[in-house]
Amino acid sequence: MHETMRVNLTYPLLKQIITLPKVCFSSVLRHSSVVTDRNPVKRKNKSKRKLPANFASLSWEERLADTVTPLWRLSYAEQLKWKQEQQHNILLEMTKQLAQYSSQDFSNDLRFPLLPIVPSPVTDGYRNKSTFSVNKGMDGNPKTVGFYIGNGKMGNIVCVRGDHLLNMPPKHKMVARHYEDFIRLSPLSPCLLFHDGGHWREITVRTNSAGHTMALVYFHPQQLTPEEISIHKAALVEYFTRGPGAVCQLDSLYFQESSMTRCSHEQSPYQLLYGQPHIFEVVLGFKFRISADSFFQVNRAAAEALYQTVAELNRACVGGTLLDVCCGTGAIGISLSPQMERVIGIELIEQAVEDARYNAKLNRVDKCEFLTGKAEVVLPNLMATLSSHSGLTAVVNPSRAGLHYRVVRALRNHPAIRRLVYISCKPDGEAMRNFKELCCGSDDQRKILGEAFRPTVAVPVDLFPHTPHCELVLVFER
Ligand SMILES: C[S@@+](CC[C@H](N)C(=O)[O-])C[C@H]1O[C@@H](n2cnc3c(N)ncnc32)[C@H](O)[C@@H]1O
Repeated sequence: MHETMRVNLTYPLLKQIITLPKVCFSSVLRHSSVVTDRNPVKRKNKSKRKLPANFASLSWEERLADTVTPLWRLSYAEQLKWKQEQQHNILLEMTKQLAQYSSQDFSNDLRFPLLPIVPSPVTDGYRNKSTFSVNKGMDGNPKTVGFYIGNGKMGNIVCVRGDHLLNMPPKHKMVARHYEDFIRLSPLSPCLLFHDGGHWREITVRTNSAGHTMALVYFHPQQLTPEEISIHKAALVEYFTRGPGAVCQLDSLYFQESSMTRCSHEQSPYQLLYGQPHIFEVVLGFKFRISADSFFQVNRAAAEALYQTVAELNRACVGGTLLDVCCGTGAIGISLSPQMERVIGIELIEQAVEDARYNAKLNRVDKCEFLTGKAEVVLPNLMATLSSHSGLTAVVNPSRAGLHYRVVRALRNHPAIRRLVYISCKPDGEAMRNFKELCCGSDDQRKILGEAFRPTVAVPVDLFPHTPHCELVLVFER
């Protein structure tokens, strides 16, 4: 199927992709409300979205591939070239913006090296986590499991199976197919739009390199009683243990009753219906426990390359204290721990912090501590307790929302931090605000008083082949 899709490419579109990357991809990416987010209704309906000229003539599978993995028509070498140029453009834009906000001399050219993009060791089927939606398929069947194109407000959602997507491993496809089969057999209706009722929602599939599989089924309880729900949970277990779904060999099956688009474990517990409570992964020789609610990089092999890159860039700070801000399961702090004297991780999600603490013990690392809470609340108090004279460095790896300015302020106002590594999967988004906060002149009103940072080196690392995304590792020093 992958080969067929590669061969079927329409040359003019390929040319567009190579010569007009920004225009082409922004339109391809914006036309749909798909894919990684959980809820169609929550997405904004941008009525002026532009569609690529030939979009309507493409098959649904091609439209989906163009939305989720828009670089799929390019060779991997071409993808890397394209991403390198994109990152260069983003950094040029950053440099321009910093020039407006800073008294430092930022010219219109990059004054620091942008190193060659680090490729992903694996390009196909690399995802270890996929979330599939339930919605109306191409044939109108409302119990179709895949990724949707269109949006709820416009009423033009079409859910397309993701079997042909190049970044999707076979096991994820298999579980999605069986979940579709299960909900089609179920008397309960699917929850397509939150206000329209229905029960069966997304399924998330997590796998690891040892071949273990965890599935998490999201379910809207609507008016059902706990007793009624338990009948459907039992049917789900039966299907995946003794029914046709047994072929998926799930190691864990979780169930979350969620009446909101996204609930944490604390808001609505992940109920283990059967199997192992956790999945484990090995990165750079360290073993990591990952709970249902915890973040883990979706491409294990490329995550190793990312953490190795960070370790290289952090070498100048060997021996001091490392702040791992937005630490998830502790992957960065623990993998960098051999070169540090002390590691302090901060993370919002409780399950992830429990994992991080467990992971430190599991790997016999006793110099790590992990704090639960919003970094903007935890870090300002923590900074006051850290000496101004000893070596202190920070690696920050926030989600797309970037860091709260109080986090940047706390880091910037601590004189011991001379070097900070910022990892961003969307450097042209909210992270750009943080770059300005790190590098701007003193701001009495916002109490940003510490010496300004400046970017000194950038390294893109490709964690997401076939998509336009990559991680940017950016070092700031002062
Ligand atoms: C991109 S992940 C990085 C995780 C980790 N560094 C890794 O490489 O696996 C971002 C993490 O930030 C956490 N997070 C989001 N907002 C936060 C906040 N305000 N304070 C602390 N952590 C936050 C998320 O729960 C998530 O685990």
